[in-house]
Amino acid sequence: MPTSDNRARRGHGLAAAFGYAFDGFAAAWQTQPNLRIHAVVAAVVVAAGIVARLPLWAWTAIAFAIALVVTTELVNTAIESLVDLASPGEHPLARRAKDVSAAAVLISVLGAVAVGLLIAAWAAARAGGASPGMI
Ligand SMILES: Nc1ncnc2c1ncn2[C@@H]1O[C@H](COP(=O)(O)OP(=O)(O)OP(=O)(O)O)[C@@H](O)[C@H]1O
Repeated sequence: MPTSDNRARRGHGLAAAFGYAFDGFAAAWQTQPNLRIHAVVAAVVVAAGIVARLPLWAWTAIAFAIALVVTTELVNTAIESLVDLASPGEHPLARRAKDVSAAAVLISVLGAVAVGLLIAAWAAARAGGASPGMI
């Protein structure tokens, strides 16, 4: 590894592992506009949830949805980097790796949208006075 690499400065251990993870997140944040878009959407959803006074179960689903989208975006970023390193030229397997990785992000986003819509429908029904048995 290059001597300028952070690993040479931090060494091993829990604190070092957190440092490397933070470096990875910072790199993804700087290079991936989609990650920043996910963060803005997540902030809007959290703000709306606070205003709507969502119950604990809804926050649990939202937390998992946000974590899943961010995680798939980070893994997608890592796979893109590895593919670019291993296959700088065009290759069908490189294309497949990137496309499958992008599909994982898409599926997680669709799942998060579904969670958001279901919670919004539940909140609307609650505001409309629906009985507990209906929702
Ligand atoms: N080495 C390659 N060989 C074949 N096809 C590739 C290769 N690199 C990229 N592609 C194709 O081009 C598409 C876009 O590639 P790119 O590297 O820009 O990914 P991206 O998902 O747009 O990345 P980013 O999220 O950083 O914008 C890929 O999904 C894939 O279909």
